[in-house]
Amino acid sequence: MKTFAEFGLEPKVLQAITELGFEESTPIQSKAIPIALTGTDLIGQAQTGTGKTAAFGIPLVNKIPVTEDRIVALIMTPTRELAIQVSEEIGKLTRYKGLRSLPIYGGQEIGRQIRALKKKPQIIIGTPGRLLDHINRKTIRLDDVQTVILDEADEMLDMGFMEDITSILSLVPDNRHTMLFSATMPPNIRKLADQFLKDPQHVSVIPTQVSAPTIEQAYIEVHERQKFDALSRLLDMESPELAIIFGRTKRRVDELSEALQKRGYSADGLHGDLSQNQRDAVMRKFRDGSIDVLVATDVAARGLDVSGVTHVINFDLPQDPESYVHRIGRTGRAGKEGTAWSFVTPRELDHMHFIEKVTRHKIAKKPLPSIAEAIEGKQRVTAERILEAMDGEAVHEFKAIAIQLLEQYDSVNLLAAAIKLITGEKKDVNIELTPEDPIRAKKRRPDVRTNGRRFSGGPFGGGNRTGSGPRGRGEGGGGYGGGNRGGYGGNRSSSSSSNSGGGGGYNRDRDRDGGYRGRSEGRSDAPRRPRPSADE
Ligand SMILES: Nc1ncnc2c1ncn2[C@@H]1O[C@H](COP(=O)(O)OP(=O)(O)OP(=O)(O)O)[C@@H](O)[C@H]1O
Ligand SMILES: [Mg+2]
Repeated sequence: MKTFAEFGLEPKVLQAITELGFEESTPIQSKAIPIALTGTDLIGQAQTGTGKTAAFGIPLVNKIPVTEDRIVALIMTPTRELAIQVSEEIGKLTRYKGLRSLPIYGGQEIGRQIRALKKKPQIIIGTPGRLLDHINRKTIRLDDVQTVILDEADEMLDMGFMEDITSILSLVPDNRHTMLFSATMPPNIRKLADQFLKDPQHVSVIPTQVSAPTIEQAYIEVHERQKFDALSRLLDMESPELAIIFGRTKRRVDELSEALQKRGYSADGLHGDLSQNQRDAVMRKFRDGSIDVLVATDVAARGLDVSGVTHVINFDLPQDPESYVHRIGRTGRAGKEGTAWSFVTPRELDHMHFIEKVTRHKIAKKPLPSIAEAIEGKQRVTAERILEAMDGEAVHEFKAIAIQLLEQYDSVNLLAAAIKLITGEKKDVNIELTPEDPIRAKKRRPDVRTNGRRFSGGPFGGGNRTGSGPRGRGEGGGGYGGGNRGGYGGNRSSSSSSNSGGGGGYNRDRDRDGGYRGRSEGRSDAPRRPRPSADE
């Protein structure tokens, strides 16, 4: 992989990259950055957690002059949390250069955003609904925008944002530089690309398996009513550092996070019906580790990058293979290891196999953790905590009493009693969750079947389907180097011009304030993949 110095970046940008601890570029970065620096339109696809944000962020901050005092770059994201996160990463990249970036998203007081806009940010990162609000109020003008980036573009389409994106982009000058990024590229993305990109280069770094190789995947067959106990046992057995649990609906997320709290876990929920303040507070707590279990709808499936997430648990299976890939991609990021578990009810087994087929990854079936395994897991955590505490400074204050106790009692009994106390009793609260219907195997349009057409260029229709450029194999090995399970080895890489016909129409429903109000209202069932009548 290339070092960042090889891209000919400004010293101040390089300095920021070094400070972020990036030693070498990831495969998508080494392919996309040189192309982006030339101003060519780009479709970038690479596995979750492989640095797509910096792949567009670095060339962007490199090219904008500090003296610029107009909005010259626009980044659109499907969710508020992602807008905030991308804005923070751009902020880090431009730390020494001193560009100004601003997230614009629904749910935050608009007056505050208007005040921030007066500071003349050069880069705006926003969700489509709120962006349009500002455009209509004339608090944001796009006349001077030279670069547009669509992060998770397929998700924005799925949420019914096509019309908003079209209106927004119609206000951006035609000679702009446009880039589009996602881990998955379903066929409908081509419509968007055809409409908004000019002779784009398709840069993809996707191996035969679309999910990151650093994620260990397993599923457990459980009945709906067993799910909660299975979850408690799994959490006890695995003792995640940080875990994200995905539930199908907002109600499910509320019930589940409450139930987990009752059982003594440090958990909280995230979904589109919470106020923005609540959403921000939950994300803050999760990022700083004051809660260690985040229960969420798919609002957290895309793009979120929280370091230390060791586990993703699909309490309910997602409807689509794409969602599955994005959800589990919240762990195993930047070359770190992660584990993804899914609960599958007997009637959903076919759906699980469909996900396996589409993602081209065999997912191991594991037994329900036993009570003994759960207990053992909890005790192991206590033992680890004790060993860690031994290194702490304050231990000597307890030594006198320890010596005294050891003189009178058996050491094994003493320690066992201490472990028991620290481990704590399981709070045996009765939990009843409202059952969810199983995911229905649904009829798929011919082009989304695994008939080889859709996936011919790699999973999810990426790769080199329509391109005429060179096709390379075996590039991209190594990844971040060191310690990963497989790195990026065996990647299929392609770089080609992409142009193909578009698909059907898109539902106009959308969330006016740019949030993720839920599929029942804001996230309409896109024609490509009808969703169940879930909340979100
Ligand atoms: N060159 C690099 N070296 C080390 N770490 C990196 C590098 N580039 C990015 N990272 C880190 O990797 C993590 C994942 O990056 P990012 O969020 O951009 O992934 P992504 O490809 O956009 O994933 P997703 O598909 O889930 O959105 C971030 O914490 C980022 O700081
Ligand atoms: Mg991303």
